[in-house]
Amino acid sequence: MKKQSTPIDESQHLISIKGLKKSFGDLHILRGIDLELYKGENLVVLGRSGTGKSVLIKIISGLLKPDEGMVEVLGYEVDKISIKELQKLRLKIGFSFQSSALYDSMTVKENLEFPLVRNSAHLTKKEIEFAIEDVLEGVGLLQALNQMPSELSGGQRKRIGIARTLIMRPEIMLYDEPTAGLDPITCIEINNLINEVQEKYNTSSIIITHDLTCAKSTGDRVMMLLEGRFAQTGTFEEVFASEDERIQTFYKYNFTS
Ligand SMILES: Nc1ncnc2c1ncn2[C@@H]1O[C@H](COP(=O)(O)OP(=O)(O)OP(=O)(O)O)[C@@H](O)[C@H]1O
Repeated sequence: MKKQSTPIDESQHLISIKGLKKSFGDLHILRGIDLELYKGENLVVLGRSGTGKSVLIKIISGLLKPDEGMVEVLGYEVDKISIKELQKLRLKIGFSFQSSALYDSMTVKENLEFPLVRNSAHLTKKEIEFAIEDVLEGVGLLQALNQMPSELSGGQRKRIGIARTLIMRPEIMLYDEPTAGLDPITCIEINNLINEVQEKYNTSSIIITHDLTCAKSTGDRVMMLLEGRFAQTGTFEEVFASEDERIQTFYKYNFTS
């Protein structure tokens, strides 16, 4: 079970979703989803491949429009605001993608400089340098400052990707399959990093994954997405104490395949 480190404030909702539905033609992917992200928590959305986890993240970030329901992020209904407001809102959200999305032709330092120079033009060169070193230290990779992404391991690239997101000091972090394609030891390191980020940067996060070890070690709360709806919500232990056969099967195959 995850060690509780930061206080979670259930009176503050950073994301609030009610009755969300999304279909693509005859494919009814999300069939009525309710979700609250509380201040300070790591919320894991668990589900098999193709259950609509990425669709959910895209709707939260305004990349896809819901068919029905309300999706409020930091007080804004994402499908009702202008593009300009949406762009401003996205600056408060950090995205950690499956691929680390680094620019291969830039050094680590240049990769980290890029979002700052583009979005925080008022910063001095010294302030930018300080921010870069601070965030690299935060992800334990200060020594990679002048390296190229191609010189880094998959786990290190993932860390730099997270650092590039953190440098904008987001209020919300969205992690899309943070441990996909990593070896078991690197997975543990990334899970620990997600918890360190929660503590150090005071972020509230949604982590979407089908990796039970990741869910168990990072989630303050876990929501199990099954056939377009949340079948169970609670701590990892509470969710898997369920007698729902679909949840038991998911558990069994995760740890025995
Ligand atoms: N823009 C789109 N147009 C049509 N179908 C889509 C679109 N986006 C997603 N889908 C479909 O929605 C379903 C859910 O996709 P999604 O990527 O959200 O799954 P997931 O749970 O994130 O799976 P994985 O773990 O494999 O990434 C899939 O069947 C996918 O083909």
